[in-house]
Amino acid sequence: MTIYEKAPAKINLSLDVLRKRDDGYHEVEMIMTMVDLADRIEMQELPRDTIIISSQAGYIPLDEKNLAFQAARLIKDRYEVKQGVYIHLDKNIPVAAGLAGGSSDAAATLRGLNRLWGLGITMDELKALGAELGSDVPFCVTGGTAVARGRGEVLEPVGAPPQCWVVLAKPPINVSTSEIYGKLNVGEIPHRPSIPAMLEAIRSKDFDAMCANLGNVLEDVTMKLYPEVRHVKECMLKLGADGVLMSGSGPTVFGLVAKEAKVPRLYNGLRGFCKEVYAVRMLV
Ligand SMILES: C[C@@](CO)(OP(=O)(O)O)[C@H](O)COP(=O)(O)OP(=O)(O)OC[C@H]1O[C@@H](n2ccc(N)nc2=O)[C@H](O)[C@@H]1O
Ligand SMILES: Nc1ncnc2c1ncn2[C@@H]1O[C@H](COP(=O)(O)OP(=O)(O)O)[C@@H](O)[C@H]1O
Repeated sequence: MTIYEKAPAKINLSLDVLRKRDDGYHEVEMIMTMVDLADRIEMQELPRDTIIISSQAGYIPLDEKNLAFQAARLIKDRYEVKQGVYIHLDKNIPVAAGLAGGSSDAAATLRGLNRLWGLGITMDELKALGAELGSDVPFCVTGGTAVARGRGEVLEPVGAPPQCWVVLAKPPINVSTSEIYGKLNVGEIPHRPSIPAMLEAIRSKDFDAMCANLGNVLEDVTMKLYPEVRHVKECMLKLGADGVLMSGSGPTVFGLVAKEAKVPRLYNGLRGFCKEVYAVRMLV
């Protein structure tokens, strides 16, 4: 049997870091939502006890470093599954971009293998398995829109944000999430986003208030290391985006746009110096 799962990208509408923990992770408070830019995962049952990964993308690991491989191995070990699986990753989400592409592939693999092997694992159990693979994986298991706390795995679902266009631009640089968290000085954060204000904007479907309350405390850290990210943000604002923010630890910057007529100018303007630009909708 062969099954398919969609693995969408996430963006962080708000990202606050409260403190560094003793286990090396940071306590966060974030609002995350999914956008309609997705990898497509094909999973095919194999009679042999093996996990095989392939992808059309030449730039991701295809061995045990791949998060989809790790998800398959985790579920096989934990539920003593003797069959194997062939997993093909049709990658569309840029890699190491702050869009959780790898995490979403892992989450889709957990959901898919639960179906393929009829394991009956509950959503809560799938999220707990996801937390063993990465901080963003539990959110990617459920999707939707949520406040994420703890190191990202404590989730509180919220309603969908006001619908709009999302233009994503990834400058051609690689950013390490642990380096960005490592360089953040939690005692000296000049401006923190208001999570309650963003939640109220979402609840009341107030697009202008959503744009006004976008905030990410990792943005300054990444921009200091990579000025190109600030440049992309400034370009998006000049080209008419209503609200602009870096997603996660970067380097992708997203612009929110209410009017469809404004999207081509933004898209074409950014394509001038960024190869990876996408105009998508929020997934609501
Ligand atoms: C910044 C965020 C925002 O959504 O996303 P990305 O930019 O990666 O998409 C996440 O917090 C990233 O989550 P994820 O990419 O799953 O991180 P993990 O694999 O769990 O951790 C990678 C490294 O980041 C640091 N880390 C991660 C999460 C967290 N709450 N505190 C941390 O300090 C740790 O150094 C850890 O070793
Ligand atoms: N299935 C996968 N897709 C993309 N990257 C993967 C995957 N599995 C492992 N990786 C590795 O995970 C790292 C982070 O990738 P990704 O999840 O795309 O970034 P981010 O956490 O910034 O959103 C990359 O260095 C990449 O090599």
